[in-house]
Amino acid sequence: MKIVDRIHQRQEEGRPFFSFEYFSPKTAQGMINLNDRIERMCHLSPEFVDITWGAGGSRPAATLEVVSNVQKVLGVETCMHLICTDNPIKNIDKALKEARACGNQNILALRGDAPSGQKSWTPCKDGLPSATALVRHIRATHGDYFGIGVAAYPELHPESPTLEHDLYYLKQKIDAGADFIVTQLFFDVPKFLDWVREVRRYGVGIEVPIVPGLMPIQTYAGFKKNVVDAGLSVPQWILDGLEAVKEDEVAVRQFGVEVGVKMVRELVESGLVAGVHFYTFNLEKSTRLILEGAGLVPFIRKDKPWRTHFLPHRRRQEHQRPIFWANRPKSYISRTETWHQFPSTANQWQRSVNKYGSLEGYGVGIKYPTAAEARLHWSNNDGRQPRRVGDLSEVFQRYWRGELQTLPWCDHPCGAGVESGGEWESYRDRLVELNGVGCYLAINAQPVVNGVKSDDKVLGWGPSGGYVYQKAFLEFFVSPDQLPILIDRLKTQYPTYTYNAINHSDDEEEEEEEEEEPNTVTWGVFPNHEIVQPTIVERSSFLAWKDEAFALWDQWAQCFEGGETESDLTRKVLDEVRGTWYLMNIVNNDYHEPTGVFDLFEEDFVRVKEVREADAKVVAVEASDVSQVLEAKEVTEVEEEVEKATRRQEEKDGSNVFSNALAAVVVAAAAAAGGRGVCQELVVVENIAVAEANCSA
Ligand SMILES: Cc1cc2nc3c(=O)[nH]c(=O)nc-3n(C[C@H](O)[C@H](O)[C@H](O)COP(=O)(O)OP(=O)(O)OC[C@H]3O[C@@H](n4cnc5c(N)ncnc54)[C@H](O)[C@@H]3O)c2cc1C
Repeated sequence: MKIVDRIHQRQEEGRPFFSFEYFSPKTAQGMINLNDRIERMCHLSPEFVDITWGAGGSRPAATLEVVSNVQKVLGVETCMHLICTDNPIKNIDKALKEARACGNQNILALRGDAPSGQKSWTPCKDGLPSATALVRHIRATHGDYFGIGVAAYPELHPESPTLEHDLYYLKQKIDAGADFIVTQLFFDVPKFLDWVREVRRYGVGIEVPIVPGLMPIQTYAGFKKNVVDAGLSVPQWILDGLEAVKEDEVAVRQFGVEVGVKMVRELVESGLVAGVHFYTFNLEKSTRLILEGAGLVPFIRKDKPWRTHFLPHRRRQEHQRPIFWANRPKSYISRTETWHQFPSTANQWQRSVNKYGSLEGYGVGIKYPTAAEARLHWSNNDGRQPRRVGDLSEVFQRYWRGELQTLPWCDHPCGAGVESGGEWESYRDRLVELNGVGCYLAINAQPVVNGVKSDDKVLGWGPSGGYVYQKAFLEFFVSPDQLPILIDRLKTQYPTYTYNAINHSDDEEEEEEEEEEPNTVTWGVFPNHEIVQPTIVERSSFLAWKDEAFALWDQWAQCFEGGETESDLTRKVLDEVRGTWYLMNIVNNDYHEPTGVFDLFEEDFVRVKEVREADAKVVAVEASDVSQVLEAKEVTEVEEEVEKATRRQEEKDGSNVFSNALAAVVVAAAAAAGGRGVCQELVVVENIAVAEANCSA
């Protein structure tokens, strides 16, 4: 949709709009961070998002990538900046074509600054001479398809000798076909409002919407460079306020928020503008606080439990999605990009399954662009790479605890896409516990919801006045030893649960009665509407998802180059899970049960607790006795100490937890260190007999 139409809509509703500008990142990691940030900020419901075009033609691909992600995956309207500097017409045409292909319908047409190293601006070979020429070119080549914005300068463009000169060329841009104006940043609101009145009075008048650009003050140095040194007018109260707190970064930001809130209020109350545009400088907090402070963040109803995507247009007819990609929406959109019809019946789903896009490309892409970044991210608390299943449990626990932003199967922080705060908090603890058992690794979960009002700010979605529901769902990898135990439990004790389980080589553990129909796991009942069923568990889609889910283990393993022992160990454990574990999903169809699916694992939780208590006993033994062993200078002395410690332990509680196996490891450690062993770490696993000793000789 064109931005100008959106602005008019908001004006008719009497609701001020707001929008955000981001600059395109230079590195792949920067891209990931920015996309995450934009996604978070899009929950505030901006009217549109601008992406700058790097001067000097640098990394136009980055601009297009952000545009594509925001437009296609987040479903938020974008405005792509396009400049003439160092940008021959053929590149401009290519960029317009690509922007159009990813659904973008708005361009901010700019001349750009002089190429670096040059004092004055000159067009490049086969390029365009001004923003006006660019607007004309876009209209000539794409007709009315694009909404076009242009820049304006409330305190004059630095090259303009007079206001008259500036307004003359601004009017030319509008006459060439631009339909809205975005202004350079400013801090003097009365001066800005005078300028708006001048623009409206100019010639036969410039009627298009004017969008004021605001820059939240983040740091004193940044303010000085971008505002004071640039010669912009700043009211004295802002200069005084900043001077008083300039040594204190936090106080500067707080003051910046106060300034922003006051400016937004004055602008909105003036009635001369319909909303505000934030130069976010890719930062999040201040913009959010200003919007909240000014009372501009609206409660936007969600259309579906998942984010609706507007483009391509046929996606508007998408009413149902399998839950499996809930944490990898980008992959789902990419793998269904060519679908002309979105299924909503069992038959349609079964037919569509063959059409899931191949796993090439994003389908199996893990989020981290380089192996080193992936390794750094998916590590244990102390930065160690996983070398055994217990380490993997720790990585997964870190994710569900909220300490890791992603997992290969989850593009977002846990609970982020769900927008359901409280609901998630209670679920999160149980998920951490589940991943701590050692034979389950969870990748997707949905708590139970039994009839919450569709107007609920956290859980609600769909039309007003209805009720929404969801069944508890859990998806995880499970070890081959544990699977039969779990299935036995499901069959004998949990009649309301349904499940699917399959391993890498397609050996399925099927339910007695195979499900044909998709199982609806979220639904809503609304006045004057049919029941809406937007999220399903569906077997044929599960089979398509399963290939992706197992391939992601491969992708993770590929981050570890061969040759190094440490890397080999990590690859080995990742390969082992991929090759032998099962991918399983479970739905508890009784949506009245507040515990969701976790009753099924209660026995496991109890067992883990018992083991931990026994471990704690062993640890107590270590604390009191092992230290004496480690003090020993000679191997014989070590042996004596071990024996003494064992006897003391037996006398104390009759146990032999200070077992021979453990003693042997301690002795070996001391011996390896030439009789003066320093045991740095002694970890007792699963109660007895397995111990690791790190020795330094
Ligand atoms: C909202 C906004 C977003 C921006 N985003 C980017 C970005 O993404 N990337 C980037 O590199 N830069 C960006 N810029 C900076 C912008 O490119 C520079 O300010 C540039 O110097 C002017 O661009 P313009 O589109 O306003 O140019 P123009 O409208 O072409 O005007 C430039 C100057 O030339 C004068 N002029 C125009 N036509 C003529 C003519 N025929 N004869 C004589 N004088 C003329 C104008 O009065 C003005 O002084 C942005 C600026 C703003 C305000």
